[in-house]
Amino acid sequence: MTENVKINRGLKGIYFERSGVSHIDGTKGELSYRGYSIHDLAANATFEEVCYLLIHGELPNTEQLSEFDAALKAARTLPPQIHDIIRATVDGHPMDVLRTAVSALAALEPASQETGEEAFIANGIRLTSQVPMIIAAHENIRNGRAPIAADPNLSHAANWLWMLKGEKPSEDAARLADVDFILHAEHGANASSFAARVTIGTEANLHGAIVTALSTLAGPAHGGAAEDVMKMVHEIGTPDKAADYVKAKRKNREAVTGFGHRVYRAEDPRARHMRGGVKKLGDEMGAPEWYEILQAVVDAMKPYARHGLNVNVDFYSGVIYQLHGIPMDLYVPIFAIGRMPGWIVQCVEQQRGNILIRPLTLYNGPEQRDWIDMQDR
Ligand SMILES: CC(=O)SCCNC(=O)CCNC(=O)[C@H](O)C(C)(C)COP(=O)(O)OP(=O)(O)OC[C@H]1O[C@@H](n2cnc3c(N)ncnc32)[C@H](O)[C@@H]1OP(=O)(O)O
Ligand SMILES: O=C([O-])CC(=O)C(=O)O
Repeated sequence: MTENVKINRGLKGIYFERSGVSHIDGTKGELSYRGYSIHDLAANATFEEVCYLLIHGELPNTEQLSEFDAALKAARTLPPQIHDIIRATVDGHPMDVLRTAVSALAALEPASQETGEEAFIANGIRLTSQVPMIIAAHENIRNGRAPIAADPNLSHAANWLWMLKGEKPSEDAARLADVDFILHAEHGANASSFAARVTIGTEANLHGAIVTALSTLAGPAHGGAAEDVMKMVHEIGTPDKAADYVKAKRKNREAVTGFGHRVYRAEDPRARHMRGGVKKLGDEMGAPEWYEILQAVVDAMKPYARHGLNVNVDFYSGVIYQLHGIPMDLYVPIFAIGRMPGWIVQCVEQQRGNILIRPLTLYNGPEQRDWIDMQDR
């Protein structure tokens, strides 16, 4: 009966829903949010505009943007217990600390229990502002410093760098962070957004879904790759060692991190902007070697790369953070800052005409058998 059932392991190539948020053409290597090319958004938009576009479906006019911006800024507060929770978990990976703090916010802020579109957007805006605050507070606390209060005069990206380092960022540094967030903001049914939708499918609240999404993003096959790429770059050390590193990995049939994607068969269109950032920043800072090592890995992968195996968004991003003096274990949390609007809008979409997401597994265990008493086993 079941021999002919087709199993789609990893749900490869399966459409589970319609979505009006982002479009990926994996063959051409194109990505757009609500119909706007990622390249136009990276060149012209701010992260705040992109958040508005993703959540509300249209680019904001001046008044809408300033209202949205004011809501984000007003949400730059954390209940004092969150700092206690960060202190109690201070030695953990920042992603674990972030996930724990977001989970605690669900328990501390009664509004987080509300569901429905309006509540998801209001709670989502609050979380979008709180997530970078948690990450920055943890970084300060674990280095023996007091958390730094948000600056209402700064944009989302500039304020994040200010809270992280306690110095006003240069315009270039703030813009680089802004573009990084824009490029990471949304990506269809990626694993963390899908996981968030599964949570919302049970009619759970947004905070629960964001905790699910954070757990899923952390894995090295997803958002964790940027941290692993940087570890790889350090392990390789110099460009001339890249070929041997890649050869050894491929000999063991291991994945080379920062390469490959479930959907893209052409280069991930986000990688281009990151590559440009690494090259420019490296040259400006007198540290071109990181770019050279990455490009040596790209060259070394060519003989092994069958059609369609290219770098993904995470290949270059880590070096940009490293050149900004940001510790490696913050790379995934930074991805989470950018992905907040994507997760929120996927949850908003899911709860419209909600349906429980519950596929099937085809049983291949033992036949029905008789119970065996303990003394007979
Ligand atoms: C933001 C993001 O989440 S982007 C992804 C970040 N993750 C990484 O960079 C980790 C490294 N990459 C990978 O592990 C994978 O490419 C994934 C998990 C991202 C995608 O996996 P899948 O869609 O299942 O790719 P799939 O396994 O079908 O790959 C097809 C072939 O390419 C190979 N391949 C895929 N990725 C890589 C890689 N990074 N290095 C070497 N070979 C690879 C596979 O071994 C497979 O070959 P096979 O058919 O001979 O077994
Ligand atoms: O779409 C995916 O599978 C992973 C990805 O690139 C993302 O989430 O940005």
